[in-house]
Amino acid sequence: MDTQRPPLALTMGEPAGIGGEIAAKAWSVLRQEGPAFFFLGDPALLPGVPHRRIASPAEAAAVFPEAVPVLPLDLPAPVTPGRPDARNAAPVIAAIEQAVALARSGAAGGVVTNPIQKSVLTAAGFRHPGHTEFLAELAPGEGPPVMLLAAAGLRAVPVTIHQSLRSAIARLDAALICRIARATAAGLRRDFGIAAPRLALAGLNPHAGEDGTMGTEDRDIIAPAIATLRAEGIDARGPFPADTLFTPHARAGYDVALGMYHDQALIPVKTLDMAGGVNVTLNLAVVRTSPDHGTALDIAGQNRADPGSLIAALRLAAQLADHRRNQAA
Ligand SMILES: NC(=O)c1ccc[n+]([C@@H]2O[C@H](COP(=O)([O-])OP(=O)(O)OC[C@H]3O[C@@H](n4cnc5c(N)ncnc54)[C@H](O)[C@@H]3O)[C@@H](O)[C@H]2O)c1
Ligand SMILES: N[C@H](C(=O)O)[C@H](O)COP(=O)(O)O
Repeated sequence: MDTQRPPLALTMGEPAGIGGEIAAKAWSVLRQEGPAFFFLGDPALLPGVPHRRIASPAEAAAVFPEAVPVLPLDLPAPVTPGRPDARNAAPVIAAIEQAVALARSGAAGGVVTNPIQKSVLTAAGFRHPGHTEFLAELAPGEGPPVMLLAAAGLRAVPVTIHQSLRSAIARLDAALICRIARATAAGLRRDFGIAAPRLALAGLNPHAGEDGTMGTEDRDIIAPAIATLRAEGIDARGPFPADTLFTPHARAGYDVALGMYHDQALIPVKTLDMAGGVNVTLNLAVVRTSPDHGTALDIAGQNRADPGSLIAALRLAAQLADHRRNQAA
């Protein structure tokens, strides 16, 4: 294991979800080879594995082969698997804030977040729809944050993210599409080393509007955005009918697909590779990844959770952090 590399900060996520279980399982797989991480949360959430409290991330690499290093954050309310308690919202949020602060200082190599139960945090006063928007406030980059889902054979970005479908459609305009597409291209160049990323933009309507007979957004909003992007030298194409944009043949022709709303981009990723897909936020001041799934309250506490996506998220965060360090050197 590379003990020179700063360890990754892994947040606890929703305590009543599967975050602790998949963190423990991920540690069992990664303890010899790494990447090393430390857990920001309540150590009682880690079932069946040894843990050791640490005072700083600098202690994590030495501890990691023997036990999960934990920077402890105590929970005020008892945890019942599958039943989130809004009284625990504050330390859940604090874990994210501390992880970002440690990554910004260089003490942590990057931030890997376990899933949060968004509705519970919202009920407790959290005013961000998800990590993506919160992280953009804590560690802003030069442009908007971009939610990129990366799976085997497919990268996908939703142009609009955590909002109702009705409001997403109302929000869609050429300026927004261009902003997200530019930030996506810049993020793929910077973090994934793709010199000239090929972007494929989905249409919004069936058959990409069928020449305006099934909706006009494709013709009047998405096509002009693509023309603008192409004039700037970005290899953007489309709008393509979304129903055939994710076939193996179509996927071979682009580096990233841009969907116009959340599910258009995320359904293909989770269907193809739920256990290996990773959610990456591009264009932050820190590296951030997370599993592609949520809190899975229905199986919490049952030892049924698959740690594959979290392991992929930890590995990808380490790769991206290495890439950023090499670029800076
Ligand atoms: N990064 C994040 O914080 C994040 C990501 C997605 C969803 N969420 C939140 O999670 C909550 C629940 O969302 P949801 O129900 O739509 O999706 P979900 O991913 O939690 O669950 C969907 C289904 O997949 C199963 N599943 C999920 N992960 C699994 C794993 N690792 N192993 C085995 N089975 C697994 C669940 O048991 C469930 O049947 C919501 O509050 C949502 O906002 C958070
Ligand atoms: N939209 C994501 C998904 O469904 O996987 C998820 O909600 C994560 O969002 P944040 O990383 O912003 O929490």
